[in-house]
Amino acid sequence: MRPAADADADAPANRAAPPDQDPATGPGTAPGHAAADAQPAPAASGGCPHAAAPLFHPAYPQPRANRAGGWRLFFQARHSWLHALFERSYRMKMGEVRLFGHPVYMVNEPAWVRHAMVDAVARYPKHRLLGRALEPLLGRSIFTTNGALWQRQRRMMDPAFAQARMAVAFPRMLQAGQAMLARLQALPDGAEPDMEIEMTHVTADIIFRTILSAPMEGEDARRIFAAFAEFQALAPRLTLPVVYGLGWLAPLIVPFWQVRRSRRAAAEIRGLLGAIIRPRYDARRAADAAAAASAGDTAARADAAPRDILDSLLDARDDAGLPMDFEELLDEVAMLFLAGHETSASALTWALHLLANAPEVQRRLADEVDRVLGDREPGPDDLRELVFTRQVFRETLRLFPPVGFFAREAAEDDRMRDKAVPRGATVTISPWLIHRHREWWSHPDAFDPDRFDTEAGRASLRHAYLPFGLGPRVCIGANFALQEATLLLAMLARQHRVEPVPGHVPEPVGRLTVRSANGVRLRLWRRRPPAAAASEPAQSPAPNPPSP
Ligand code: HEM
Repeated sequence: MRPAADADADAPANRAAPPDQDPATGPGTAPGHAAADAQPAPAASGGCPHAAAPLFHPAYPQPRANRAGGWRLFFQARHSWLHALFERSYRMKMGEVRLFGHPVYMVNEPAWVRHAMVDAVARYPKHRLLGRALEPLLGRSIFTTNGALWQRQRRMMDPAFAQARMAVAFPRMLQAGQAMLARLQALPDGAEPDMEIEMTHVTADIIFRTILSAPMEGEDARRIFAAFAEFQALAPRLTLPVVYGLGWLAPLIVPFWQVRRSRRAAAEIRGLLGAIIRPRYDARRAADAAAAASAGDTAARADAAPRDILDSLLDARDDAGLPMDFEELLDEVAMLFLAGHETSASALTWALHLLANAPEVQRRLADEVDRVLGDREPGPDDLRELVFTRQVFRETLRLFPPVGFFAREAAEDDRMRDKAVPRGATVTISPWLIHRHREWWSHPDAFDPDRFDTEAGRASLRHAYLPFGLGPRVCIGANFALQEATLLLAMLARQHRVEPVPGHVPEPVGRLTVRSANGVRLRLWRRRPPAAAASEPAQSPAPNPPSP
């Protein structure tokens, strides 16, 4: 269940906690936020060679001392599910609350996480309400379906993300990275752009180029982006009833005019994407029909290797030899657009925030990039050499896992730990909490990419780290995301240095992914003269898309 490119990046949460973990490191005391100031690494960090340097502790919402009551919790979670967490959430092994009478469980203990996501996965399908909330945009795509339909979809989509396909994706990622550098180079030295917007733009551009072989430019792309931002802004409210497991809450949370706006945005995205993929769908099916008529076998169609992900999806056949119909294809393309850029944009933005506030880590990353790349453009083989860069990203995914919680629904009665879990209960598993759990991790709130060099850090990585999920539903794009992030971080570090903007402290909020309520503005300095920068000036930089 691991992405092959980075075998231990999504190591299963399958072991009991090592007994020698640090005692709890309490969250900080800044009003409204956990500690944002640098603190020394705890002595028990397992002999980390760089432990002498002070570690950065990024701010995050101060957990409440006690759990709020149903309605209060509900209003907090409406703003951000991160803001509804309380102190014990970071220490407990399993929590149980009744929200308006409905049982909701929060599973934090690795062995039971594995139970729900791997060993007894059929007992914990994805929550029905998640599918319902996202259906206007994603239809019945792989992200939300269960059972035989999901199995069919997964079998048909896996080949598009196989290792060999990553080599095809690489040059497109590089082009999008060059276009990003061209946009950044156009800014004056010392500018303070919102990197959330920049990272959203470049990751959406990568998805466009790798799925559709087209850059994220032009009027259609701009409209897709704007409609997506609208859908995204309303999505947390649409998906909140999932946390509560109660469909009847939806009308209380989302007024009908917001539902309408969100449906309109979803319809616009699907209309625009549909118009882009329709000609290729029709052409391929016509070619299939011609091949079948001449050879009597569609599989015998002599065709070039797929040039992009859409080609792979058009090639895909289920066990009965049937291809996706147009609606199915559109569902999956819309889903890949959402899952494929929103998550990566979130992670890359937080990586830059962490680097800006940990100058020594940033210097070491830049040194590694200079040593490996020199003045060359990166190639696919270079990524393997960028070991520290990958560790920085891995640690970013620990502190800021873009998908902060998973929602499942008990399909039958079960027991977990000492609790009876009745059929129909909501079961949530939160990488955010597990990655910052006081018992599973040493100095859990600190940014410490070197932690993975220690025995304790590696043990925690193996049993309490799941940014890409776990088991059969593990992220299909994990390799894609790791390749993309390593490449973009290297390209950025080669050209630029980032610094925090004084007085600006990003405020993490739990929405569709973990984002910042007030953006992530960073001061950007050039490390090289502009002439040595991007080598893809042929395409004029597109205007920045709106922030999601
Ligand atoms: C840093 C980036 C990413 C992170 C952290 C991430 C995280 C995740 C997680 C946690 C899941 C499982 C959710 C659950 O079990 O409820 C998931 C599923 C999925 N992800 Fe990603 N993802 C990332 C990037 C991508 C990319 C780039 C793509 C595609 C281009 C992608 C496509 C998918 C798909 C299709 C699924 C559903 C798989 C299934 O249910 O069989 N993701 N992702």
